[in-house]
Amino acid sequence: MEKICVAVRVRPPVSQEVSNGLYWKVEDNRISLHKPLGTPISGVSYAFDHVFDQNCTNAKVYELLTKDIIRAAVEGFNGTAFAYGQTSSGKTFTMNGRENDPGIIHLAVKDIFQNIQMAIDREFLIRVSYMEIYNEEINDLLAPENQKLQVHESLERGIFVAGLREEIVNNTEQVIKLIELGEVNRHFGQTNMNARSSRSHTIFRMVIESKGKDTTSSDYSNSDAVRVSFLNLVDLAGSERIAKTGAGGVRLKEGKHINKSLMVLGNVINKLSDGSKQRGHIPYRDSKLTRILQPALGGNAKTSIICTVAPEEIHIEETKGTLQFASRAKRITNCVQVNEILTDAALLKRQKLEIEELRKKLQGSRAEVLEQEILKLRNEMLKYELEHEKLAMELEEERKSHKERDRCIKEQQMKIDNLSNLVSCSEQDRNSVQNSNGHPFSQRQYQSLEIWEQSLKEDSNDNYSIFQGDAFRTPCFKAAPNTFVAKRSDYSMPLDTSPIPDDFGNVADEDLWLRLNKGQATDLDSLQMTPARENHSFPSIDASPGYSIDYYKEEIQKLKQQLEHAIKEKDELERNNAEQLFLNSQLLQEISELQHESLLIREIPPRLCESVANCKDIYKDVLSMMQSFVADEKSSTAKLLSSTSDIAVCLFSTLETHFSMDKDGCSVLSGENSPIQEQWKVLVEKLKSAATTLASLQAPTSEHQHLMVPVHTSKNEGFDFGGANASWMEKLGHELNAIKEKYQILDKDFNHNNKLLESFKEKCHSLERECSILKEEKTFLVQKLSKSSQKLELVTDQRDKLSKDLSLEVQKRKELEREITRFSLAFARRQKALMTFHGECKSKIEFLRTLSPGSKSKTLGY
Ligand SMILES: Nc1ncnc2c1ncn2[C@@H]1O[C@H](COP(=O)(O)OP(=O)(O)OP(=O)(O)O)[C@@H](O)[C@H]1O
Repeated sequence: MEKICVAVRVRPPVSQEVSNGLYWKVEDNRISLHKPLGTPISGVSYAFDHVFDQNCTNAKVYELLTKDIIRAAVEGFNGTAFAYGQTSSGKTFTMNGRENDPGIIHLAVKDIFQNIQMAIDREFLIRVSYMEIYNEEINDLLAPENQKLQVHESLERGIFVAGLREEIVNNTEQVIKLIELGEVNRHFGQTNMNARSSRSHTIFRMVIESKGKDTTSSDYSNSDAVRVSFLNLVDLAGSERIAKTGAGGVRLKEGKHINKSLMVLGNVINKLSDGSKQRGHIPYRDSKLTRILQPALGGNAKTSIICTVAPEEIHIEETKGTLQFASRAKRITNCVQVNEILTDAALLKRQKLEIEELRKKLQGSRAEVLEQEILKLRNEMLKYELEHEKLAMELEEERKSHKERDRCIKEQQMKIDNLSNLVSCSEQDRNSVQNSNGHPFSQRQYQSLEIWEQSLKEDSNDNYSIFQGDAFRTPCFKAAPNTFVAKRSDYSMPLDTSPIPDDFGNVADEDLWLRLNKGQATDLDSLQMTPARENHSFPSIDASPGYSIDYYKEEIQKLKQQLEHAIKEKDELERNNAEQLFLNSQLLQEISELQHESLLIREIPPRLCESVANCKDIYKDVLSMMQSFVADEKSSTAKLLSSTSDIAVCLFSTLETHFSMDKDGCSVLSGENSPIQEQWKVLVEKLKSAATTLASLQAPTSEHQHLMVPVHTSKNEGFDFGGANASWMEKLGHELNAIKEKYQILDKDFNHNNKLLESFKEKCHSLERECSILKEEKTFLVQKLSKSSQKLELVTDQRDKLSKDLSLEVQKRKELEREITRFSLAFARRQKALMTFHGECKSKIEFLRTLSPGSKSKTLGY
């Protein structure tokens, strides 16, 4: 199995856009989104096999991403490279390149012919085709008259496009000319995003057939086999937002088809990235593109995807979409095998050689033949004796290892039980963790995991070691069975004299062994694609998936790392939590203080209301008294008093409303220059002038000569009285002074309240700020919590998977045991047959020895 290789390429910016300063940063094989001051935005960072920045050349992309695929294609492996991305992100630039920077297709073609020249022991036949999928119809780009071609599938050819022209080519130049011809017929169009936008998906295909040159070789197993590989180089049309491309009419129709087929491609990738177990039906048939690319997506092909992205801020959403597509594609695995076809000629040749060998045996003198036969039989006998001893030893060892395995399986069973307990506990704890502190594992679970890992380690050192030097390994190990099979196949050659019983052949049979060995298993997809072909694993890749102890160790290591990471996160969360609690307690304290203050403040307005009412009463008394001094109602003094009265009424009503509003909690805070204060000042001034006027009017003449008007003195800020009827005047003066004092008190209260309200307001603001900070922190913490619970789920899933794998492993072991039993039976039978054969040989030799040379042929009856 082999993962798809996925790379991302960022093209240089093409427009001077209006930006907020967000930008994509490329570091090694990672691409991440950053804020203007360089802070990375969390959750928008992706890693791939390669990430190419805007300065990267096509040659470098080819070297790192496609060169291996091309080499493998020449060796007989299917290969596919395709470019995926938003419109105008640089797909065509990457695949086709430009004059001074040739693209992947040109570089690949050149490389193929260079590789062919180096493979001197093989001869090649190369065929080239070039097609496009335009509005969900397949057109031949090398023969424009071939339109609306159909996709078919047959046992012989696998999935193929019927009626597509294939040109046989011998060199790079021929291919380049064909590509140029195809480019002329390709659909391009102008959009707002790209002056030359590809309106179709194009597939440039090379079929590489090769055969060994040495046809006289006696190794008739492979020399005549023909290798056929398909290389697809695909330039997809770009996904586009109709609003951005400004597409209408034909372009709109094209855009819809493009988006639809890319959506199907995305669905296929999604399904494939789910992993083989959950994957279910893969909707390859939903579009022509996915149907044609089927072998490249989860099938028999080495595949690489280059995802191109635009760096501009306006394309951030599209770029994120492409990166998510790439991330999913990274999870896909393909099963790559070389495609070989055993031709009729090769089979014929094999049979001819066998007949030739038999004929040779019949030729020559009979005596010589007999001598040779005796020698051969002796050698074989010795060989069988040796083999016999070795097998007896192996059987003994096998019995021992069998016992050992029994023990291991029991232990494994116990561990699986432990694991299931662990997983169910983890599930419970996770629920409780989500309610409390975000801890992904309890201490107990962690310890269980440690114990489990430790015991697996011990297993790997002790128990599993018996498999390592053992010829009967589990199907995960390949080396020994191959040598074993090779040894067996020697014996099966001279069929007429073979001592091996028929039913033993079932056990040592190569096919059966291959079936037992996962690494050599034939892939069903490839059977459909290449009938009557022998499939061999790609040599550089270990095809056995992880049921070995190393696999479990690796998995445990990963789990442990995740666990440590989760614990770190949990610690951090706990720290944050403690800080939050501290902040919370502080806040609570401040809030209670503020509540106390606000209670006090709330008491002020009613008190003020009362004061205002008192003042109003006093004022009314004073005014009526003043008015009583004025004889003429039309005099200026009377007018002054009445206007004063108006202002006072107005002032008192304003004050009443103001304080009653305060009382209701909807106060509008007054400043130094509030209208109330202004009115108050005016009133005071008017009262003073009225008093002065009255004094000046009353003092010399009036009917109220006995009255002395209070005079404002700068000394004591009060009023002075003199003259007759002093006691009454004194009383009046006292009252006026009392009013003045009350006014001053009120004024002070008023100012004090204003200050209190101001500070209250400030505190409110700071509380609001703190609240919003707390809210942000809370959201951040909630996000973190949900992330770590997701991780926990992942870890639990992985553990489930592991336990499933373990149970699979146990099943496999059981199967292996059954095989061993069968083998032991077969071995016993074989031993018996060997003994018989041994006896026969001995008697034959004895018999031959007793014969005199003259009577040999007669006695033997030849
Ligand atoms: N790596 C690069 N270096 C320089 N120029 C580039 C690069 N990638 C793309 N461009 C330029 O950007 C423009 C758009 O590129 P291109 O046509 O390859 O995009 P596309 O993804 O194929 O678009 P569409 O899907 O619409 O066909 C072209 O002018 C191309 O020359």
